Amino acid sequence: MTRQTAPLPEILCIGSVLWDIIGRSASHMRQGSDVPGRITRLPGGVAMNIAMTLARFGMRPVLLTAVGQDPEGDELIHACHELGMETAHVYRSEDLPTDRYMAIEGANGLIAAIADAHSLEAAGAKILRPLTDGSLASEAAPFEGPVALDGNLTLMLLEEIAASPAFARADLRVAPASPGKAERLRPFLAHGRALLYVNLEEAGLLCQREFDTSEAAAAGLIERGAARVLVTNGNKPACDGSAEGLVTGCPPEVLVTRVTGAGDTFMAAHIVAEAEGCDRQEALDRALRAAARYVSGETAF
Ligand SMILES: Nc1ncnc2c1ncn2[C@@H]1O[C@H](COP(=O)(O)OP(=O)(O)OP(=O)(O)O)[C@@H](O)[C@H]1O
Ligand SMILES: O=c1[nH]cc([C@@H]2O[C@H](CO)[C@@H](O)[C@H]2O)c(=O)[nH]1
Repeated sequence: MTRQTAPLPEILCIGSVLWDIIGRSASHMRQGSDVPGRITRLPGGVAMNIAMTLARFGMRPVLLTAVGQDPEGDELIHACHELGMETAHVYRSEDLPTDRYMAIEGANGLIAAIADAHSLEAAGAKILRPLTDGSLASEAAPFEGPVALDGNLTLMLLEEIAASPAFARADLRVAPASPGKAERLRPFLAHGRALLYVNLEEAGLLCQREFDTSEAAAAGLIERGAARVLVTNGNKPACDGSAEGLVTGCPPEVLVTRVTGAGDTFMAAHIVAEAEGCDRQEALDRALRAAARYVSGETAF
């Protein structure tokens, strides 16, 4: 007898999909250091990192991004496909190179990083064509499922998305790409429907003030017009804020072995928990546990 399996729930992941080039050294580093170490290349970009975690947690991420038709682009598309992502709707540019991110990490943490997402920025609204040309959705039948959107897109395109009928029925969940790009998410404050995932620092940048707790940050963002926000704060309590009130949860205590990626893991686990029908408190607690397990070095949901 063949067993019928339910199709995996689909989620659009919109934003950066690029190659991360990471140089790591066991030495303490400072400006001008020239030290022995390892240099690796792996798929990265915020949208890709979220998609990878969503795929691990049992969803089917559909990527909307720009990738070059260069050999680096072919290899990246192949890697994404192998990781369980739908790549058929990716905009493959003939003339733009595949984007790259480069970071240097020493024993004393991240020394510096440069995100070259120029091709994504130059491609602009072309990456969104499948939402209007009928391949994923159309003007008459806009996309109605979940969307994870990253803040690597230009402010102009993010403003367009916030106002676009193509996203009017979507369950829009937005994450900043880096603290440096946090302010690009401002169009989603007045948006009325989007859910923002931010850490305490990013919440402060969006509200142009400092917050001491995730509760204060969530309340501040709601006051500024956000419909719903999830504010994390490392090992301290995180908060889910909306007009209905604030829900707080505390991450379990763990021994930290890695931190980069904690926010993406939190967001993906939270989306999956809500897709499975968890209420606000349960979804927050599950996401906090998943992200804490991630920073401890374990990865299971
Ligand atoms: N030291 C820690 N102990 C336990 N859980 C942690 C710790 N650091 C992070 N986490 C988990 O990860 C979640 C997100 O962490 P954080 O607020 O640092 O996000 P972030 O700054 O966006 O992360 P990153 O940018 O490093 O991916 C926390 O809410 C928590 O569940
Ligand atoms: O501006 C950006 N900075 C960093 C990232 C990505 O985040 C990860 C590091 O925090 C890494 O995968 C990088 O590509 C990005 O997409 N845009």
